[in-house]
Amino acid sequence: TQSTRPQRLLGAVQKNATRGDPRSVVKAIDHFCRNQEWAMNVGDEKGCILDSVVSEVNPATVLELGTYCGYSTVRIASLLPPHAKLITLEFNPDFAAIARQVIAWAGLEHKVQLVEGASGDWIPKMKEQFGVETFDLVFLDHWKDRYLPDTHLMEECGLLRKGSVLLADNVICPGTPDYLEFVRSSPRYKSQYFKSHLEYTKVEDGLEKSVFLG
Ligand SMILES: C[C@H](C[C@H]1O[C@@H](n2cnc3c(N)ncnc32)[C@H](O)[C@@H]1O)NC(=O)c1cc(-c2ccc(F)cc2)cc(O)c1O
Ligand SMILES: [Mg+2]
Repeated sequence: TQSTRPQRLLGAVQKNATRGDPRSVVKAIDHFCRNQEWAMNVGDEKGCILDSVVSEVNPATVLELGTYCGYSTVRIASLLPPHAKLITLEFNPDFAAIARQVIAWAGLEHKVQLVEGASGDWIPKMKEQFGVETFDLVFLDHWKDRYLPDTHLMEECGLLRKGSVLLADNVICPGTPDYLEFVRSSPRYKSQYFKSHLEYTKVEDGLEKSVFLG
């Protein structure tokens, strides 16, 4: 039977990356997406901005919405201090299965909890299920029309504290206009746009970093 693109991406990781070496996993995926098949990873250019925000925040608790194949999961987890935890939500079981193997190849399974399911169902259960108080960093990379409702949901569930950082991918392409309008106009957020390009292309895209002011 035909393989899927995520299966071919995993194959490229297993063929070209070194087990236990997160940077080689990231490099192998970027090479595959630039030279073989485009895929919707945050990519190398926006990935560098992601890395700098993760390093600046130095988070103990991270929530990622939209794992896909685990590319940004590996980038983030490889920068976390010891004992820090990353919870990543993915509702497509086929993508989740590939992501688990990519994360394992990078040797980062002990830092990552991949939860299969929809953000809307799981955000209200974070405290009771995973013993999370608040998130220091949230990376939003799931359905673009879920960014705003899930941000309101995280606030309502008390998962954000003064200083929590929201970092949102694709605010230009495919675009998240309602989310962007909200975080840029709300007095409860301090927002900053990092101009970049859609992964592996010359199309404009960017990341929006928004600090919750409490
Ligand atoms: C949405 C996807 C990423 C993943 O998110 C999971 N997901 C969804 N909603 C939920 C939820 N509510 N809870 C948990 N997981 C959830 C899904 O299954 C995908 O695996 N990302 C994109 O669609 C995406 C698309 C593009 C893109 C840009 C230009 C084009 F011409 C075509 C595509 C670029 C990007 O950088 C993306 O990130
Ligand atoms: Mg994205």
